Amino acid sequence: MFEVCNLSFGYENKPIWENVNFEIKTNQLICLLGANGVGKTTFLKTILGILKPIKGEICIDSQKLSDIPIKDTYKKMAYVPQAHNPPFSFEVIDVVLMGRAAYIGNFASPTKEDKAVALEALKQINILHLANEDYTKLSGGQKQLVLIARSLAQQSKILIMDEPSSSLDYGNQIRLMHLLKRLSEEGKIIIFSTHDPNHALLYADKVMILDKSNGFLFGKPQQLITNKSLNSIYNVSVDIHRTNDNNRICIPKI
Ligand SMILES: Nc1ncnc2c1ncn2[C@@H]1O[C@H](COP(=O)(O)OP(=O)(O)OP(=O)(O)O)[C@@H](O)[C@H]1O
Repeated sequence: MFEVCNLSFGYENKPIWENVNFEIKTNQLICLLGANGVGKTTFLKTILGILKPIKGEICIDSQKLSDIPIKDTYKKMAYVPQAHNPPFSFEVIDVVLMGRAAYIGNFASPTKEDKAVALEALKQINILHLANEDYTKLSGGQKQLVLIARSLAQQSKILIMDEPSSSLDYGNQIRLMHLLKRLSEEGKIIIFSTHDPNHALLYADKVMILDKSNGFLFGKPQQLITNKSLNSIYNVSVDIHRTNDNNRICIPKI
């Protein structure tokens, strides 16, 4: 279980958001929406423990995140950051193996099993052919796929992903959404941010919204994603349509 109580977060003790509460009891795919600069990355970094909360608690399986040793945190939660520019050239397989760090002893090398897990993660994302390429020379979308593979290699129950599809082509976006849906059905809690409300409407079990006018909202996409709420978040007019197979999608009004 993943629980956040009375959370205030921001920088230098100045909160961007206050009194955020939610509880995720089981495996679910959760989509985080909000306008540019509203605080999504700050929120994700805070619930990961990368940024210290100004107030409040984050708990995993009833244990405070602040009490969990850092290595154990990496076994429980994996992170796909927005941008990643390492100072040195690494082969793609080595970047993915970094996801195994929590399982490898301080002065030990990755085992055969770690390498097998890393290769399997690359295969799941359809980029096994990039295994021995220089990570720093990949395209933006290819780097994003490698970071997703690294997070899968971490084999954690909770996956936190900051705009994981922002640089992906249309096909890779859809394949990623299908993969996230399947992984959540198989037991993971996945929270991912996106700027496409259709990702929430088509794939998510729940949606989190950071909206300066209406506060922090957490609930079912069918209830929270409406013409009115999208107008409030993004200040644009959209229509929500029902498709033949009974999905809802939003289309901008032209
Ligand atoms: N290190 C920092 N120190 C102080 N303020 C910061 C820092 N990083 C971000 N901010 C500010 O915090 C606010 C929220 O930024 P954040 O990156 O969390 O937004 P976001 O919702 O993820 O935006 P986007 O959709 O554009 O990625 C912004 O006003 C930003 O300027």
